Amino acid sequence: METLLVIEDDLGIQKQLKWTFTDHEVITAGDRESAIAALRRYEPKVVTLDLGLPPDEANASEGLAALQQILELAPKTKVVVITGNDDKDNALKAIAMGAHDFYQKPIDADTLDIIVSRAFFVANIEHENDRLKQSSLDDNGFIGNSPQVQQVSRMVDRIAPTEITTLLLGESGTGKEVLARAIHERGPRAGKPFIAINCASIPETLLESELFGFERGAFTGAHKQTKGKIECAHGGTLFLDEIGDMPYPLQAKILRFLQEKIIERLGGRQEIAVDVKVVCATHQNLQGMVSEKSFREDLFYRISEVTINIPPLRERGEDILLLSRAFLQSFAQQFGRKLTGFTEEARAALMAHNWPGNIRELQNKIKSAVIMAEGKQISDLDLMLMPATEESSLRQMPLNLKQVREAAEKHAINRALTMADGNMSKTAELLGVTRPTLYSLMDKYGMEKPS
Ligand SMILES: Nc1ncnc2c1ncn2[C@@H]1O[C@H](COP(=O)(O)OP(=O)(O)OP(=O)(O)O)[C@@H](O)[C@H]1O
Repeated sequence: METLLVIEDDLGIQKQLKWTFTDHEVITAGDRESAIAALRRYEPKVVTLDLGLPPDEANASEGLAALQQILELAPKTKVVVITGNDDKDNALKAIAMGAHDFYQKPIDADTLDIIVSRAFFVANIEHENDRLKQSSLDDNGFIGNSPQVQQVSRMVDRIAPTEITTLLLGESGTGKEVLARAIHERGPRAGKPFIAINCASIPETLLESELFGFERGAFTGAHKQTKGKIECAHGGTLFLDEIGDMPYPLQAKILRFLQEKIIERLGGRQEIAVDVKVVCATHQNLQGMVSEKSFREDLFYRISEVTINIPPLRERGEDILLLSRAFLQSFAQQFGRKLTGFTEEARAALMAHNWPGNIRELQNKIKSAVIMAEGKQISDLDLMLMPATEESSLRQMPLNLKQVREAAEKHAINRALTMADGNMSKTAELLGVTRPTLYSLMDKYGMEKPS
């Protein structure tokens, strides 16, 4: 039973109201002081407040003061103000101060019951909304309510305060970097540097100097002493993304850094002590690579003190719509579009899609849909997802997987180019690939590049 606080100095009306609200636990208070004490003690979601309280029963000053105090102490409380039958001015004043509703005497039990029930309804919806917001979106912009992701989030909470080295495993675009950042932000190193480096995107020859830095003259072009990413992360966290792409010879050096917390810059002789927490990630099967001897076993054990498996988006059920709504909101704001949500067909299409590119793919799809949508809601057509059930389009498609992939890639590149007005950086961003990857894909398919 929910608690209703009735603030009323007339004992007869107090009794009447107790009889009226039989569905609630009614607490009564006859003046401001006892009302505030009851508010603190019972934290009611809804309060009825007679504005004519002692010592100023004939006026509303004491009642309005009580209202102000209630809203200061518990701003979410729904206060239904009860006034004399010709006291509309004070009723409106109370609404302007933040009261939820007002009711003019004489009291009609049924009407007041409806008003109070409605106030509880609104209070409960707001409460639920706050709860969802809190559980689905934390300070790091990490969205997810599905049990799988909540479990991952709990693991992050446990890892964050420790110095343990974590390995994040998950398909591309599942949010490995977002989680690495959460491990950093939720721990004592928050506020210190978070440095991410993608071992796959840096040529083998440059990776070592990127990570360890170099002394002046260490190699041709080394004009001045330069700190590497590891040193830059001192005091904070280093995120080694795609650790599976770390060249074998460099793996020994990384192992030494992890074990001894000491590095040497290229061309340098001085040992530099570094205090860095390390998070690694990969979409590759590291254990398989260890068996094939392309990844050092000792390094594998060193980086996987704790392993977190991040589920692919297609297994995250309700999160697909949760993330879609969040991306819709942020892109609509970014592009100044007034969109209210998704049509039912669009929601069904989002749920039915397989999301091979995971959250990054979802983000890109929603972004282009926000730009393209003509109606107030995003439709399934705006999303341009291939409907799984549409046989006709399936029949027209080649069956050879390589051809299917190439046709889909070409189609996506063309669409992104159009959306980005031929700007290659923007096109690459829309497609979720790097510029060099975009160039090489376009070369592969003999596509003309915009001048
Ligand atoms: N839980 C989440 N809530 C909100 N946005 C997310 C979440 N997870 C990922 N994203 C967004 O999805 C995109 C991809 O995430 P991220 O770069 O972390 O994935 P990744 O697994 O590291 O990808 P890759 O392996 O390709 O580097 C980013 O734009 C990120 O902001």
